[in-house]
Amino acid sequence: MSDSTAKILDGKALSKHLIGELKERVLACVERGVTPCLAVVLVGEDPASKVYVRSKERKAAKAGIATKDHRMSADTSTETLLGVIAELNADPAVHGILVQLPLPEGIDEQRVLAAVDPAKDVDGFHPDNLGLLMLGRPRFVACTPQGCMRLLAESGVSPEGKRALVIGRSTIVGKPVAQLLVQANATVTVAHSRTRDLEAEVRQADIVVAAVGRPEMVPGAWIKPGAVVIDVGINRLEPEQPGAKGRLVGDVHYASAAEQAAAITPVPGGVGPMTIACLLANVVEAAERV
Ligand SMILES: Nc1nc(=O)c2c([nH]1)NC[C@@H]1CN(c3ccc(C(=O)N[C@@H](CCC(=O)O)C(=O)O)cc3)C=[N+]21
Ligand SMILES: [Mg+2]
Repeated sequence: MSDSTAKILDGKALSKHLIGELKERVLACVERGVTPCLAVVLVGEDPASKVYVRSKERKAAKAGIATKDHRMSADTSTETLLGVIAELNADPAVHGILVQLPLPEGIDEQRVLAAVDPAKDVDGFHPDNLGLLMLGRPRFVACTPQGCMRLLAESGVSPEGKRALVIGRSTIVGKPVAQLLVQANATVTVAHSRTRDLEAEVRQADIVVAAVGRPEMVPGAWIKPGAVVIDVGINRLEPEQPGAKGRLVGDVHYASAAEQAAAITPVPGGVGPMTIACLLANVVEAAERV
């Protein structure tokens, strides 16, 4: 029962719409003398991180959100980084703080994330914010999980009573998105590298959220007809010609999955842009609370 009529969940279009909607809220803040401002801390030279940071700054500008860059060398110590975060915590002009992950080897990531003022933690990675999510009283919810839920809502399929499979158990995507799905009354399974029979899990799932970071690891043939597929993976394949740019693919084989699914997110243009839109929404929310 495959008819290749999957609805494409267009994260690029939806994110543009959401960012457009933020403009009014930003203006209302500005009228009160508060310009929403996101501080971005980028340590080291990870090329993917640089691309992401640039894209986020462009979109922030579109919404009227100010950004403040802190680039630091890869050999920065945990103590130095903690000092910068203390300054940003104390700066009343800064409403949101994003510490770009991954941090270079040798920096104590947990200590750094816990040092961010929870009221400025627009990534939702602080233990307080993760705890509030677990309690069902979320304050800042991590941006990629939020983006996944918005795209799922776009599918028109209610999670209530459905079998949802989350592939991946990271703190920044897998665990929080599983929690959001539970709170939306789905029956949730979390699969990971030690899962014995992933295919059997995928075949049962009405909703698949793939967040492992392995190119096209889920073949379309595994997808249950009529399922909703949310693909978080953004994997760059090796370029076919030297010097060329490799193609971006998700964790799911898109073309074959689109033949089974009722709705699917593309890569690029799916979850990625939504992550940025949700980040900016969190910054505006933080500024509105001032
Ligand atoms: N503290 C922190 N918070 C993050 O949210 C965070 C992070 N660290 N570290 C890195 C990951 C990755 N991430 C992306 C967001 C958008 C796109 C995105 O918009 N991607 C485009 C394609 C971009 C391209 O062409 O390379 C798309 O999917 O259409 C990608 C990746 C946020 N992350
Ligand atoms: Mg179909």
